[in-house]
Amino acid sequence: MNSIGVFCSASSNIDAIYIDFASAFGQWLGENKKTLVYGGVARGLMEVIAKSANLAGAKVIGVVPKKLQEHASKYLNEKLITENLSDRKDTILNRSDVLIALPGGVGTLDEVFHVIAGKYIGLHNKKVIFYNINGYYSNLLTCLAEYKREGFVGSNLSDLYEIANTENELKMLLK
Ligand SMILES: Nc1ncnc2c1ncn2[C@@H]1O[C@H](COP(=O)(O)O)[C@@H](O)[C@H]1O
Repeated sequence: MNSIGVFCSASSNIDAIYIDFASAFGQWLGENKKTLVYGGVARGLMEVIAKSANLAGAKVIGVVPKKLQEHASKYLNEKLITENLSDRKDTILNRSDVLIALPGGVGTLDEVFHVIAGKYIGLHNKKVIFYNINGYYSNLLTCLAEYKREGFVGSNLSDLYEIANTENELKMLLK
């Protein structure tokens, strides 16, 4: 898996633990000559991971809606301009071998559920990973297990997404 699609927070007003993990992951992407595919805007965790990945030698592809072009990161090796947020999600999906959700808010949730919903109906079969840094996604994952128990999710959850609770678990899933 060489092209790693990442969804993550546009906020900087977050605990340092999230910044440290995102930075370490970006560095690992660079050291392992991976390609990062992500939202491309110089904000929050997105900029943290793009900077560390770029400086460590990764190729960084930013997928930027045309309305946000002026906010594009300076750490991009390639910039793909999309019409809007919807085709941005499909572009990130199409250009990635695997999709990872780092901690984020409604934008990240929209993106990761877009790719999970696509997998649910068989539009793609790419690996989707929640990177559960600091247990950030634990409550959400508990909710999803409840929805499955109640019969609202037809597939096994493990067929839809995987969970990495540590950096090592994430690296194992990316092998
Ligand atoms: N202001 C934004 N600029 C670029 N990309 C954004 C922005 N807001 C959301 N996004 C996309 O959604 C997530 C981050 O959203 P959060 O609500 O902070 O989780 C990120 O992956 C962007 O692709």
